[in-house]
Amino acid sequence: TQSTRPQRLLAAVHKKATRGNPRSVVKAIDEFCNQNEWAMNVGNEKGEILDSVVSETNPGCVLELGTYCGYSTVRIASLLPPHAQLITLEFNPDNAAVARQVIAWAGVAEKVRLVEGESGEWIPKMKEQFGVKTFDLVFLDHWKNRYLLDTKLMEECGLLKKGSVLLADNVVCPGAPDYLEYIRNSPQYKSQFFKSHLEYTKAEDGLEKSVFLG
Ligand SMILES: O=C(NCCCOCn1ccc2cnccc21)c1cc(-c2ccc(F)cc2)cc(O)c1O
Ligand SMILES: [Mg+2]
Repeated sequence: TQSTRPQRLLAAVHKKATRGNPRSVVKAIDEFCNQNEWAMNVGNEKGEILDSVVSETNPGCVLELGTYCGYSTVRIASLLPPHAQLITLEFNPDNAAVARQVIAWAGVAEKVRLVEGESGEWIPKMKEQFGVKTFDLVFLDHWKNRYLLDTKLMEECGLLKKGSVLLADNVVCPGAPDYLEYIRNSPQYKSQFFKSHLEYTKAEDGLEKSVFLG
């Protein structure tokens, strides 16, 4: 039977990356996507911006919406302080299965909780199911038409506190216009746009970093 792109990406990780070395996993995926097949990982250019935001936030509790194959999960987890936790949500079970193996190969599994399901269902359960108080950092990388809905849902569920950071991928391509409109005009957020490019291409894209002011 025919393999899927995530399965071919995982094969490249097993072949080229060193078990327990997150940076080698990130490098292997970027090489695969540059040389073999495009895939919707955040990529290295936007990934370096992600790394700098994670490092400066020094988060104890992170939520990632949109695991895909675990590329950004591994980037984030490899920068977390000891005992910090990353909860990552993936809707597609086949992608989740690949992501679990990428995360394990990178050696960051003990920092990561991968949950299979939809943001609208799981965000309201974060406190009761996982003992989350608030998120210090949220990386939005799932359905672009759910960025705004889920941000409002996180506000309503009391999952954001003064200083919580939202970092949204793809605010130019594919774009999240309603999210940008809301977050840039809301007095409750201080936003900053990081211009970049769509992963593995020359197309314009960027990340929007927004600090919740409480
Ligand atoms: O679509 C994208 N990502 C989202 C995947 C589904 O996510 C579904 N999903 C994952 C958790 C989750 C939780 N709740 C609901 C849905 C949930 C996405 C797309 C592109 C892209 C850019 C140009 C193109 F020509 C084609 C594609 C680039 C990206 O960087 C992306 O991130
Ligand atoms: Mg993305």
